[in-house]
Amino acid sequence: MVFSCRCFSFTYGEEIEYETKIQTKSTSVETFHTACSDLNVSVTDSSSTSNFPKLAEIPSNLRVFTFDELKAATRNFSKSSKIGEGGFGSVYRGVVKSLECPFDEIQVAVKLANGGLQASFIMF
Ligand SMILES: Nc1ncnc2c1ncn2[C@@H]1O[C@H](COP(=O)(O)OP(=O)(O)OP(=O)(O)O)[C@@H](O)[C@H]1O
Repeated sequence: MVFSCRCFSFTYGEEIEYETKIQTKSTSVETFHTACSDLNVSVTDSSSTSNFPKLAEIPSNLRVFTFDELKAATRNFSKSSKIGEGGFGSVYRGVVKSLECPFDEIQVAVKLANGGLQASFIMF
């Protein structure tokens, strides 16, 4: 399986999103946006006064991961899954299921930001 990844991150309201390119076994290149929400109570708090709609509510090809999904994908951010260390946190190898084909597994890198879950995000 080959990955061709170009990633960036930015904040939109209280959430973080990325653009991802993944080349799968079928050699097709899939581009999708990923977003990480539900990171903690403050992010998903319905009493939030943000005027921005939640990413999951905007029509797009965004894929939203819960923190639990990222935890499971990285085996609870285990030491054996750790593949790097950046300025803002540790990066872990993970595996998520493809939505299009549940038998396909997609390797991902997940960054867990220093200082907690608020700024954690997936990289590709
Ligand atoms: N997609 C990836 N595939 C494989 N390893 C990766 C990937 N992304 C990051 N890493 C590993 O994690 C390390 C840290 O990456 P990261 O992107 O966090 O670096 P950084 O740009 O210094 O971070 P920051 O943005 O926090 O300053 C990299 O040097 C690399 O070893």
